[in-house]
Amino acid sequence: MLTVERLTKRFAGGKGIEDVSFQVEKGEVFGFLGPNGAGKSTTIRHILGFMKPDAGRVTVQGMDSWQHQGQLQRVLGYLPGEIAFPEGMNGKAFLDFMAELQGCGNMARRGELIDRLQFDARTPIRKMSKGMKQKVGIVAAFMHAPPLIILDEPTSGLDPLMQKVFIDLVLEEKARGTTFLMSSHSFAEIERTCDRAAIIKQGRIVAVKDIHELQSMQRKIFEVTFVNEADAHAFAAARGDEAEIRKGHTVRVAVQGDYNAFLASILPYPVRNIDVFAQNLEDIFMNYYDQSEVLA
Ligand SMILES: Nc1ncnc2c1ncn2[C@@H]1O[C@H](COP(=O)(O)OP(=O)(O)OP(=O)(O)O)[C@@H](O)[C@H]1O
Repeated sequence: MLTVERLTKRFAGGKGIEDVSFQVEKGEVFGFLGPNGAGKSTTIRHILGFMKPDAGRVTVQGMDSWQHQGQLQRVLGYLPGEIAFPEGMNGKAFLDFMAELQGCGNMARRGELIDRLQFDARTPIRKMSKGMKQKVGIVAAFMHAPPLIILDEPTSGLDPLMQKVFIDLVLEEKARGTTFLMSSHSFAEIERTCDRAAIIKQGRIVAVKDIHELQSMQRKIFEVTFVNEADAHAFAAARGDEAEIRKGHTVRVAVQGDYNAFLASILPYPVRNIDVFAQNLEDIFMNYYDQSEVLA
């Protein structure tokens, strides 16, 4: 659906993006993560056909983004981080303007989205809060039911309730086969919606990871409280270095992946309680942020 191939853009002072490559398959929600200034927006501008690459190319449904910029607007939905609205419009006028660009007049779909996001489209944009403007942007990106939607920091400005409405909307569209590229700083948002994510740093992709694989890399900390203190000691000794006795009866064990072996190792002893703590997925991502070498 979307192919970014060795995309390079060099700005003055050594800034820009270098050799950025990734592919997003149809129906996939692909996360795009990276610290400020890493090159997310520059990559997105190339995908939208707003910028001419120095080298490499982007294709959307086989169409070169730079060469077919006009046609792209019909197959793409785009929600920018900060929307620059034309002067003096209300929400409805802006959506009419966008519908014309998109070559689509699906009013039913538009109305449905407005109802769902709960805002009054007749409000002048200059009077709208950041969150309300964000909602207008979401309707504009989704209303023509494009096969590919690019979201730049989509939930910034939305309250937690609306963030949930938005995430549900993304998941529903994904179920219908819509493809998404979503830049975000919210790991929770990425974890809930994405299949894979690329991490970009200083203009280069440092990792492309399957979210489910990352979840399986997550270490779980089990705190097992045994009925008998002697059993706690025997269990800890059998688990070796990964186990630590917390209090007399309680043992803390870090487990990654092999839950069956872990469960089998507790089975011989009477257990009073088990607590589980998951390592934050964000911590796993942060390891990649901190690495300077290119991994993939
Ligand atoms: N038109 C331009 N001219 C010169 N330098 C630019 C231009 N656009 C971006 N840059 C520089 O290229 C680098 C990448 O910027 P970009 O906006 O793509 O980062 P980003 O990952 O989107 O950051 P943020 O999360 O802050 O939005 C930055 O150092 C930025 O200053």
